Amino acid sequence: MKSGIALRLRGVVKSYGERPILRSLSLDVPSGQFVAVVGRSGCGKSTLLRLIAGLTAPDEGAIVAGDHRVTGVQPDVRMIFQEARLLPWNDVLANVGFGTTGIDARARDARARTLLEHVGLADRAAEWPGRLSGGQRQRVALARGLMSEPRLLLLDEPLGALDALTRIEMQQLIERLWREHGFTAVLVTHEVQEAVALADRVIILENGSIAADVAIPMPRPRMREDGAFVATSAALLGHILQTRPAL
Ligand SMILES: Nc1ncnc2c1ncn2[C@@H]1O[C@H](COP(=O)(O)OP(=O)(O)OP(=O)(O)O)[C@@H](O)[C@H]1O
Repeated sequence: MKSGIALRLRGVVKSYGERPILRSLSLDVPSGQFVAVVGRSGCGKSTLLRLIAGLTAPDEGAIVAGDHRVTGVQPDVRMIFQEARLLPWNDVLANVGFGTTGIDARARDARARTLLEHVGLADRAAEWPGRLSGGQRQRVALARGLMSEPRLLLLDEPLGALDALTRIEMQQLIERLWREHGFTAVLVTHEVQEAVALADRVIILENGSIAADVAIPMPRPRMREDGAFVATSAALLGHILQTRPAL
């Protein structure tokens, strides 16, 4: 198993036109840590992830993932989106293996099957994506995201479109994959309970700056009905409500 890589942001500035989105943001994420990013709509969460993924470039500052300065998309870093983005004309197995380079077809399919087992979909390898539920499609997206053995996984509200029960089951799956695969994780979520369930540490963004950086030292697995869980979630939500709305 490869281990996660550390992430370092220094003085990252990003604007769209005249509008500042991120303002001199600095952040250190140690190897293997699970970080959640929360904050009001429009505060810059997705922009932050896109910068880390190398999908867009900062105006100023530096982003370093492992030993490399991020200047574009790299195989060590993968991103999972709210929509699974599967190819409808490929079956599940081909979707998981899609875009994998550097290994022959047999090894690619074997790895894809292993990952489908990890996400509980081994028996759906020959299925068309259109016949899967939303939660199953996100499982396929997770398996595909793990094909290149990423050492940093970026999750942009991956469970936002799922019902509450599926969402909790998927959180448990993500936690297990994180433990077993050992990647560093940065999760953007609108749900404070999701952040508390999964993260070692929660960053609250306010208008493109870090308003709070909160350690979540609770033992795992975390139970939502525990007093500490409820109190931590309420405190985080209270903190977010105190932040200013995005400009
Ligand atoms: N490509 C773009 N061009 C112009 N403006 C953009 C672009 N992408 C994002 N923005 C703007 O940047 C701001 C931050 O957007 P971002 O998606 O990062 O916020 P967010 O915190 O993820 O929001 P939400 O929680 O609603 O998803 C918003 O005002 C948005 O309109």
